[in-house]
Amino acid sequence: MKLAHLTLKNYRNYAAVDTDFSPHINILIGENAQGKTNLLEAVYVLALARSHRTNNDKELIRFGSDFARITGRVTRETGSNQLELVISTQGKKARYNKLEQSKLSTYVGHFNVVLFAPEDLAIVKGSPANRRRFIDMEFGQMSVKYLQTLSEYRFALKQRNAYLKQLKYHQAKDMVLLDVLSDQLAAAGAEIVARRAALLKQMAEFAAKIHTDITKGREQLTFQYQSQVPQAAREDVEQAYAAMGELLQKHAQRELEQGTTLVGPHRDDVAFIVNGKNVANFGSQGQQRTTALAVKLAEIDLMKAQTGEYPVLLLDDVLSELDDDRQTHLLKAIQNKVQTFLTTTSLDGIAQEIIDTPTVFRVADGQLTKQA
Ligand SMILES: Nc1ncnc2c1ncn2[C@@H]1O[C@H](COP(=O)(O)OP(=O)(O)OP(=O)(O)O)[C@@H](O)[C@H]1O
Repeated sequence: MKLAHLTLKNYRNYAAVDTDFSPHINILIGENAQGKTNLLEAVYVLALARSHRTNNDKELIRFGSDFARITGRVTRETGSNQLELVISTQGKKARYNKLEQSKLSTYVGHFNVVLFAPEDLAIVKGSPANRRRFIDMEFGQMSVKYLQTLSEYRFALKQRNAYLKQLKYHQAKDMVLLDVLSDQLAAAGAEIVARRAALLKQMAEFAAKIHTDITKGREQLTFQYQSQVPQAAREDVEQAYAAMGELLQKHAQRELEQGTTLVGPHRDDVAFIVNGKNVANFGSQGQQRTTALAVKLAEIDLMKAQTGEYPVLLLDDVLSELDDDRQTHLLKAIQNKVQTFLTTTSLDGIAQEIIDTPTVFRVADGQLTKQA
């Protein structure tokens, strides 16, 4: 899958962009604060209909404008499609081949990207919420069903929490309604757990291989999916549903006392284990970086396995942070098959193999210029 063409209108510090891209490596070079990350972000937003940097879409609109528009032509083996996202003060509109999509879940997934930015270290080092967000963003791109179930789950959770609060403060008494809400939570929750278990297992296999390669066999990476649903019940939706039901019963009293839902995949986590130890707690900075890189590269393989096509890779200012070995590995992984966009302030310290063939764009003050 490739982004062949991009048009921007009033996106962040870009008044207008209209450009073709190379199907191989595109380097965006420029001083600080010129718009390199903004451009990668625009590509990410085109794919996922949300930014990785902010939850407030209005920030994406150029200062002084009332809307921002991103339009892209994406080529796949099956042909070429147009995606368009318009963000205004009223909200956002997503169009796929000019047809407006009433739900974002039918828009997301037509264009797959993997972004690797310095803040991705948080996937390894940060809180469980960071990892859940990462999992949901990535798996959501691969499956509309996952996204839909996630939104059902969130809705059920919100309703159930509100009702538990009413019960706690004696504003409600009807336990039958709680049972109905619990059942909805268990049904959606079981599907999420089963999907996460299956995809994490597959991703772990890819990541383990990549990690062994990068560390030349010195380190082994495994994933540990941490869910309240017992391991044996995770991969089968029916069993996970039964397990969710049992867990809800077991925690019923505490949930009523606390007025909140204590059971379910909104409390899941995944631990990355290197040579038997959780790398978040015991890994060196270098081991944490290698793990983050292996996880991100595994995502590329997982997307290919799930969707049949390689995603587009967005590397935001990460290359210069990688030593030669890790750069070489990255190169090997993307060579000729994955369209890549990378930002940098300088070509110094970037492996010669990357600089030899790329298409270079200079970014200065919200202007994108292709170098001859
Ligand atoms: N909504 C907006 N409208 C206009 N300009 C904006 C908007 N949001 C951000 N900017 C500007 O974009 C610039 C930052 O661009 P960006 O984050 O892409 O920098 P960069 O080139 O990646 O720099 P660095 O190398 O420091 O990461 C800042 O000057 C900021 O003021």
